[in-house]
Amino acid sequence: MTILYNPFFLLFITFVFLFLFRVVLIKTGLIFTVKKKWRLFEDCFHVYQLFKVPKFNESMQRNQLYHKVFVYLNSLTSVEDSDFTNLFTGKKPNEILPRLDPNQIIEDDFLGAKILWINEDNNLVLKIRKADKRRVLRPYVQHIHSISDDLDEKKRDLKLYMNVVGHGDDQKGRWRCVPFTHPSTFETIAMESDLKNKVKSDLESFLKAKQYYHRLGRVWKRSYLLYGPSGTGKSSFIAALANFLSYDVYDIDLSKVSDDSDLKLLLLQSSAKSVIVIEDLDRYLSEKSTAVSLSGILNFMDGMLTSSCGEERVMVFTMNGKDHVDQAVLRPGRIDVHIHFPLCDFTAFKTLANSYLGLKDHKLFPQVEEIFQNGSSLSPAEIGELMIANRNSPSRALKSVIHALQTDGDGRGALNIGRRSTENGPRKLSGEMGEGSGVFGKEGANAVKEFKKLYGLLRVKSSRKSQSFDLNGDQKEGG
Ligand SMILES: Nc1ncnc2c1ncn2[C@@H]1O[C@H](COP(=O)(O)OP(=O)(O)OP(=O)(O)O)[C@@H](O)[C@H]1O
Ligand SMILES: [Mg+2]
Repeated sequence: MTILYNPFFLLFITFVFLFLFRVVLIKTGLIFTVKKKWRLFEDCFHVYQLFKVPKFNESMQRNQLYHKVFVYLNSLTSVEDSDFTNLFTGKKPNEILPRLDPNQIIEDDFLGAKILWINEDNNLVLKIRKADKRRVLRPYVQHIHSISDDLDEKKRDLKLYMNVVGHGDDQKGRWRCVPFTHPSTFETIAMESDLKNKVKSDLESFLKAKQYYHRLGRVWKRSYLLYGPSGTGKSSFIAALANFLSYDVYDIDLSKVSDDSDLKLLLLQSSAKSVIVIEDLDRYLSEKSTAVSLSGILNFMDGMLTSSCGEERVMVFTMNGKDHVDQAVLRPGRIDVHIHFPLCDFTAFKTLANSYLGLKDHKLFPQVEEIFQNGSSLSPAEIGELMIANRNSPSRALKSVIHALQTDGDGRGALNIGRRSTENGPRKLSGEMGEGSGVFGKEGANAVKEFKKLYGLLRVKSSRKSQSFDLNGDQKEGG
C-alpha cells in the first residue's frame, strides 16, 4: 500500500490519466466542445470590437472590400475546419471547393491576434479584441488585399452575369451569374486581320489609359457599337473581347429592366473590369419594347454614375443596322468605336474554311471566289453551319456552300440585305446537310428575289465594304 503514497507513482498515474483523457477528447471529438467552451470563457475577460463590411455601399454600389474579404476567407483552411460549410465542385476533376455559408463563423490568426469573421446576409463582420485592434487591423486589411489580389489574378474564372426581374423593393442582387466559358477568341473570328489588330491595340491602349482618362475628368470606359446582319459574329466578338481582356460579362436584357433608375442600379451593381453588353439595342429603341426611356439609355451609356469609382468598363452595344437609330445614341463619346460586321466575303470564307475544315486551298476555291465576286453572300454563321455539317468531306462542304450561295445567297452580299433574322424570318437550315445539298429554307431566298425585283437586279460587284473601324477621335486619347 505504501506504493500509493510514492510521489513518483502518483506523478506517473496523473500522466497516464491526462494522456488517456486527451486521447478520449481527441478521439471522440470532445476536444472541439472543450475549445469552444474555453473560448466563451476567455471572451468574458476581453472587450471585442466589431467591424461590418457590407456588400453594397449606401448608394448601392458593390463594396470592393467585401469581395476581397470573401475571396480571402474562402481561401483559408479554417473554412474547411469550421462546423459547417458549403462544398462545390471545382474546375479540375475531383476538385472540391469549400465556400462560406451564411452565418458561418471563420477563425483567423494574424500577428498573434485571433480574428473572427461572421458571414451575415450581405455583410461580413470582423470581430477583433480591442486590445489587438490598433496593432493589427490596418496591416490585416492590407494583408487581405494582397492575398485576394493574388488569388484573383491566379484563378480568374470569368463570369457571365444576367439581369433578372426584380421583386418588390428588393432590388439587391439583381444579377445572376454563371461561369463564362465561351471559347471564342479573336483568332477564331473571321474578320480582317488589320481590323482585328486595330481592335486589340485599341483595347490595350484603353487598359493603360487610366491616368489619362482621370486627368481629363472622364469616366474610364470605352464603348463599342457592333452592327451588321444576323449571324455575322457580333456576339462571338463580344465573347472574344471578354476573353482577351479577362473581363466578366454583364449582359443586360432591357426587357427585364423596369425603368431608368433600375438600369442605373444594374450599372452600379456591376463590378470593375467588366464588359457591359446590350444586344439588339436598335430593336429595343424602334419597337419601344423596354420600359427604359431614350434618355435613360443615354445616361447609362455615359456611365455617369460609375465616374466616382473610376473603374474600367467596356460597353458593347449590338445592332443590326444603325440607320434608324437616334444620332444622340451614336455620338462620339457615347460610342467610341463603330465596327461593321458584314456578310461573308471570299477572305472571310477562306478563314472559315481553314478553321472549320482545315483547308488552306482547294480546287473549288476559284469557283467560290467567282460567286462572291458576283455579289452573292451568306452570313458566316450560315456558311459555318454548312461546313460543320459536312466536316468529314471538305469537297462536299464546299459544294454545299456553293449551292447555298447560288440559291439562298444570291445577291445578298451586293445588296446587303437580310439585315436581321427578324426582317426576313430566321434563315433556318433545312433539308439534308450531306451530299452537297445544304439546302436553305426558301423564306430568305424569296425575300432576296423580291428585293431584286424592286431594285431592278442591281448588282454591285463586291462594293460592300468589309468591317469598318471608325474611331471617333477618342482613340487618340486611349494611347
Ligand atoms: N465572323 C465570324 N467568324 C467566325 N464564326 C462566326 C462569325 N460570324 C458568325 N460566326 C459563327 O456563327 C454563329 C453565330 O454567330 P453570332 O451569334 O456571333 O452572330 P450575331 O452577329 O451575334 O448574330 P445575331 O445578330 O443573330 O445575334 C456562331 O456560332 C459563330 O461561331
Ligand atoms: Mg448575337
